[in-house]
Amino acid sequence: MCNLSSPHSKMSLEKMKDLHLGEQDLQPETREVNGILMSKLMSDNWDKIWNFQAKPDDLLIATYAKAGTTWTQEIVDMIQNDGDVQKCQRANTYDRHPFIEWTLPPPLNSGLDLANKMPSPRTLKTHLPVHMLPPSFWKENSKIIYVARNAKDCLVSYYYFSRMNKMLPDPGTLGEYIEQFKAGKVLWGSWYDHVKGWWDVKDQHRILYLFYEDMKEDPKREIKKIAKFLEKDISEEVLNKIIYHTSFDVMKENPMANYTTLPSSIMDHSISPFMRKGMPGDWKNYFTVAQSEDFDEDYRRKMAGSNITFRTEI
Ligand SMILES: Nc1ncnc2c1ncn2[C@@H]1O[C@H](COP(=O)(O)O)[C@@H](OP(=O)(O)O)[C@H]1O
Ligand SMILES: O=[N+]([O-])c1ccc(OS(=O)(=O)O)cc1
Repeated sequence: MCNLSSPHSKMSLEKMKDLHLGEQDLQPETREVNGILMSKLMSDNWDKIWNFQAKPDDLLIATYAKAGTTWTQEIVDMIQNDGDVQKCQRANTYDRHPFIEWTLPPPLNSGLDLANKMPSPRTLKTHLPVHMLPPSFWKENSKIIYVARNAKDCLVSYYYFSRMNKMLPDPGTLGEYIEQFKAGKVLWGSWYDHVKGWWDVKDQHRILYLFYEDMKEDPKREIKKIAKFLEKDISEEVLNKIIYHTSFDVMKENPMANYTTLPSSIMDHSISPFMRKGMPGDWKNYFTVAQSEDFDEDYRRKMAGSNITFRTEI
């Protein structure tokens, strides 16, 4: 993991507090790139992101924000390390798996810096919609795991995350946020276009398309699917270890997976913990009946013509 050992080395994210940045420095100005809302820092860095050089042995974990990225990262890391928990504790989630488009003010490490420094084989993370993925991933035929989660749970999770993460725009009230989400005016754009866009290309590339609700319903089945996709044989014993180590309750207590090593000026877990509920159907505790009906009507319009189906509870 990166540290401050040399004056030229870039800093890891958890060192941000040492820069004495105030909240106003973190709360991002936003800007659209190809109609997709991004932080200004990401949009300024867009040419470099677009030209990122993927490699054939890269594995990319692609998701819409809050769809279960971190969970999938932990499962993948455990599979790749044959269930060795110690090895998976080597660094924070965000240093183990560079988040390619995530751009921070220098001297902090941006996702591209981390990715370019990382020896192969690399596992990378992105929230980019399919048409914005750097083309080298297609050219190099890198494997991609896409995870989708139902819109209402994604929305509630994203809302609480936007409240606690000072690097994301202030979401306002839940009612206001529902409108922003429906309009796709949140970072990384429209949930509807994201899940449909990746769904439409899944059979044309090496893409494993998974659902959060399936992972929750039967983690063993879904972990086996991931292992098969990664061409890894895992014993029943290792499989059970992975199920345990990547369960919500265990990950919630794992500082290398729960983002608690970041200063509270970045993520304030007292507002809402990163590992919040992990429960399909939790949206029912937040949407009013009227909000839900209105959301569903708009949803049907936006998803018409797609054969993708989601479960909003299990
Ligand atoms: N092991 C696990 N099992 C189930 N859900 C998990 C999980 N680890 C993280 N999550 C949930 O995944 C969401 C975060 O997604 P991401 O990693 O893409 O940002 C949060 O959802 P909630 O806010 O609904 O609890 C978080 O609690
Ligand atoms: O660690 N970060 O910089 C970070 C982590 C998560 C994140 O958002 S998320 O949608 O990927 O959870 C944004 C920034």
